[in-house]
Amino acid sequence: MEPEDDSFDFLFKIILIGDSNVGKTCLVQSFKSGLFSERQQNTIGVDFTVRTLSIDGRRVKMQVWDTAGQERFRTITQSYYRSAHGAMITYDISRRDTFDSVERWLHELQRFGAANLVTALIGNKRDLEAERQVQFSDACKLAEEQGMLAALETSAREARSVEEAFIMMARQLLQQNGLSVTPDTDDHVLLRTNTRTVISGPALTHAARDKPQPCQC
Ligand SMILES: Nc1nc2c(ncn2[C@@H]2O[C@H](COP(=O)(O)OP(=O)(O)OP(=O)(O)O)[C@@H](O)[C@H]2O)c(=O)[nH]1
Repeated sequence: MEPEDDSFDFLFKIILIGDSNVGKTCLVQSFKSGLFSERQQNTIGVDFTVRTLSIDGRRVKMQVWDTAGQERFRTITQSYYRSAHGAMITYDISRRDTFDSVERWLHELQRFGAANLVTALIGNKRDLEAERQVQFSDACKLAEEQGMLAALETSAREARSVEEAFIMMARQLLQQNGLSVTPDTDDHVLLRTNTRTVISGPALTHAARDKPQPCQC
């Protein structure tokens, strides 16, 4: 993990949204420290974490906003949407209802988020395969229909594909800022079948929704 320091070349603000208990706080902790702790308090309002990544020699500071999934905090959390560059809409692969909520979360982003917001669909708790209620193909389909950057499955518990999700977001935002980014050929390769990552298009944002790209799952 890179040492934290104050200098950076780019700063991106990423917001995590999704129903309560899907594992947003655990994902952020995993990204920050690589650790998983079983017992988490429900987030009150919004929590804030920072980690600087090194991508193609550029220091990319990721400011991550972990929002409360509970309805009663909705007014507070919505006020953070506008300044986000990227949003991860998170659901729990073992709870269908959390996937069914994704379109509602997308609608909120459309209402309150920036027009060029990059969105990714994150199916967390991939370790709970035996309790799976959402097929990855359904997530791919939805991500494609909604013009999202990607659909990924993660496990905060096993630290699987968590870092990749944030790196994918950072790379996309770099590209969106006109920077060339080398193809993923290192350890953080995306589009690997074992991470079950699917990029649905090169630069899909809300603005590009009317031009869907083929899903590769
Ligand atoms: N099996 C498994 N459990 C997980 C995983 N991630 C989180 N959990 C558990 O899911 C529960 C909820 O996790 P949180 O991170 O607090 O969920 P949240 O989405 O932040 O919830 P709110 O703060 O209410 O929005 C906790 O009991 C975690 O231990 C995972 O990848 N696998």
